[in-house]
Amino acid sequence: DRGSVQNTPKSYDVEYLMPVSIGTPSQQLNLDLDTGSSDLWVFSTLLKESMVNGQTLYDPNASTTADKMEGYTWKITYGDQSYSSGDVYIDTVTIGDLTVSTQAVEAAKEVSEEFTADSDNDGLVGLGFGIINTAKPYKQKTFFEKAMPGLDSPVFTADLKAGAPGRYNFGYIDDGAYSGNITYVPVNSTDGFWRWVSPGFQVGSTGSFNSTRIHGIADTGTTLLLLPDGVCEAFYSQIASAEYEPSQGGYTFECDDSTIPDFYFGTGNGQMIRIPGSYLSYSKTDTGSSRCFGGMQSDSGVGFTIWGDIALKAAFVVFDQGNEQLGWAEK
Ligand SMILES: N[C@H]1[C@H](O)[C@@H](Sc2ccccc2)[C@@H]2OC[C@H]1O2
Repeated sequence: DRGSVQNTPKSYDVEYLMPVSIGTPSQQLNLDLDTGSSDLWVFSTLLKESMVNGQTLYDPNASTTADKMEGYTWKITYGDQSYSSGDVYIDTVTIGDLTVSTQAVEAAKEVSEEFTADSDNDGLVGLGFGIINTAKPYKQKTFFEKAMPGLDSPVFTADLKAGAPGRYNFGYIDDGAYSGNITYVPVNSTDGFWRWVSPGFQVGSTGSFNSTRIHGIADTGTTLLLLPDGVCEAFYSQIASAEYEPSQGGYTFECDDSTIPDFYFGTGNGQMIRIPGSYLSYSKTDTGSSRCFGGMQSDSGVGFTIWGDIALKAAFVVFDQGNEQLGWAEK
């Protein structure tokens, strides 16, 4: 079996949403595929009105295939301190013509203000590893783990684009979606993340390669690229107007600074992925400001490197759960 669904970026590529059908008759919600967590949760009719702001609500009572898991609850807190919690139902879920008939659908009864404010986002599909699913008394499998046994190949792929729709594919690799070869690197799933080691980085096409191992996770749900301080300093030292501005919470530079270099990260076997300098200018710091917030920021607040959308949209990425490895290719 296999599936394929379009993903669509919100403004500034802050997040990527995909249509998901839940229940019978089907209820279509726009969800954020998040390889940095492992709960499939949705805005639901169980929420207080004050927590809803335009989102589409899953109504388990309107689904003839929904079964409430009595006594089960879930509660998740994300890296950015946003959170959500609620009850657990089993229902049918279809993403890109791929159906899981008995998926744990976590219906929200409470969401933090960041989710309420994000009116286009109806919830998350966590495609990390099920070991970190938050359902109690027993954790639940991710959508991919439920689908995997029936797939042609135990992989899903992420093809995120800058300011344009891309695709998530399940169960196969579209050889037309990338150029050159796919370099595979081992994944350590102990903490439930797609954690891998980059052999190093290079700033600019004429820069030297810095062989320094960077331990981090591939996270489709994180917008920016969060790297060790030393790597950030090496990058921003090449931008004439760059400064670290604590008041803005990170590195900024003049939006019209023409010296923003490309950033390359190693994936193994001598392969590097090139992130164009244009991807590394995120947004104006304030309306009317001449300064822009960098797409690369320090990972010191998080404790480990996060290869978020700014890095992922420069590549075709294979999340190979069957072999616990990540595949990277240029495109
Ligand atoms: N894996 C990521 C996750 O998807 C988001 S949750 C989220 C919060 C508000 C709006 C949209 C999504 C959060 O930021 C980084 C890390 O935690």
